[in-house]
Amino acid sequence: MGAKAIVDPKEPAIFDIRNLWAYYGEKPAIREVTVKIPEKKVTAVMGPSGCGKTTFIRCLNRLHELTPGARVEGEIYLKGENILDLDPVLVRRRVGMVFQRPNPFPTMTIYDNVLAGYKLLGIRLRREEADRIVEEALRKAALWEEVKDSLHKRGTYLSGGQQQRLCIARALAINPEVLLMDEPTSALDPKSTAKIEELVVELKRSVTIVIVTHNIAQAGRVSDYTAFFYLGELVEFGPTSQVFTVPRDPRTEDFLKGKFG
Ligand SMILES: Nc1ncnc2c1ncn2[C@@H]1O[C@H](COP(=O)(O)OP(=O)(O)OP(=O)(O)O)[C@@H](O)[C@H]1O
Repeated sequence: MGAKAIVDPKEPAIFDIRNLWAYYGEKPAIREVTVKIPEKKVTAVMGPSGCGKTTFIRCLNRLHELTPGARVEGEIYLKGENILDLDPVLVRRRVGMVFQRPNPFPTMTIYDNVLAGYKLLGIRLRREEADRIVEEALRKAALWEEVKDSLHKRGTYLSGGQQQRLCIARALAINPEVLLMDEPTSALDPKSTAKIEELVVELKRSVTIVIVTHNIAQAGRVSDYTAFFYLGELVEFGPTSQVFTVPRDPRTEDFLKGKFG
């Protein structure tokens, strides 16, 4: 194993990850990852298919361990607290997630979808407070103007791109510190993709974003930092401008040139 090209961010780190290993049964999918993720920045997670991108971000909100036979070793400090020692439900409240395919709850209205996190946590809200949270979250997700007159229609009545923004609103409604996004535009058309990309850049004022993407151009457009994985190892981490123009690891360079397909 050669020296890894890991550059510490100059900004304060929200996650300080040390010697992280993630397994499916006996097979490691993430190997000895040590990295700091900067706060209120967008970090893109890239690498060839099957290199562990999804597994890595699922470790950051304790979803990985929900897969039967899966386990995690190492330390993942979120603002100084090792999340592996915390209640997973509280971790997921602080670290929200948006998935590849928009997955609003099909039987719920737009309004109730936004508040679903509170329902799951058993938190009851007064009507005015609920209204305020719904409006704020939909505004943050750049969806308010499009849905303010149809809040009591089902979430599935929206277009794919709108449904994905609804899922972002649902994740933001509980005020997470970090938003994990797993290829959030892979199921969307170019116009909806552009909207989500704009939103990602806007959101980093208030939340740290870690986004898995296959799309090199997208990572270039939205991210401040890039983490490049190869066969479960983090082989390079640094400012996107540097990783894209002068990659330090030949495997990153090959990937950026399209050699891995
Ligand atoms: N539920 C599972 N059980 C067993 N192995 C798994 C499981 N999920 C993923 N893996 C394996 O772990 C490795 C990493 O997978 P992961 O999905 O994290 O990669 P990825 O980089 O996100 O891939 P892709 O770009 O194709 O989505 C792969 O070898 C994959 O086959």
